[in-house]
Amino acid sequence: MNSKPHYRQLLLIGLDGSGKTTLIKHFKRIEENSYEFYTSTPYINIEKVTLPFSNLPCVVYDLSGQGRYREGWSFFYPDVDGIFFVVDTSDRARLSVVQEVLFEIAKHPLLRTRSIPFVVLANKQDHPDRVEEDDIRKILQVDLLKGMTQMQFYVKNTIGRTGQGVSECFQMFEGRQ
Ligand SMILES: Nc1nc2c(ncn2[C@@H]2O[C@H](COP(=O)(O)OP(=O)(O)OP(=O)(O)O)[C@@H](O)[C@H]2O)c(=O)[nH]1
Ligand SMILES: [Mg+2]
Repeated sequence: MNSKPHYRQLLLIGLDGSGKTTLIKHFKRIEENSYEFYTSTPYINIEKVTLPFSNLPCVVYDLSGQGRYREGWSFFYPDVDGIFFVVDTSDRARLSVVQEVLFEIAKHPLLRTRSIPFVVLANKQDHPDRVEEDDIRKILQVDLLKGMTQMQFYVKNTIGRTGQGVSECFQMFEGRQ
């Protein structure tokens, strides 16, 4: 008997303009037309991909990061198998907003007790104004965040325009770090 494939679920979030939709282009797609079974809107972009290390199918929810849509992120929290949180490391003015948003996520009742991987993608590392990974960890208070949640926190440098670092993020997601 044919059973439906079990899809892993990955949530791709972060402030608007951080590079989520750019990064997802470097995830390995299962089919050219990922929209067969799902509806995408400008606020939710859904792609079916293959996980690079385990070859398992995965649905990625790429959610808009604009302020008025952020509350909608929590709808996905109970079922996701991991979260990629994208940070624009060249947007220095908004790193304090990122930090606040990360704290809200870490203490969110639907996530606090979930032991899933949470990968911070320190994106736009090609940008001349980028903040380096060590400073990102300090500004975002990653050590404090780690103590607030059962999620496994990681920080990984990425470049959305080239896909650099994406593979390492999937290593974290697939528990192969
Ligand atoms: N220099 C540089 N630019 C990037 C990088 N990643 C994304 N960008 C640019 O950042 C801008 C915003 O990228 P998007 O992928 O649309 O951002 P998003 O996170 O999907 O934004 P929302 O959908 O509004 O939440 C685009 O102009 C991208 O080309 C990167 O690694 N380096
Ligand atoms: Mg987008």
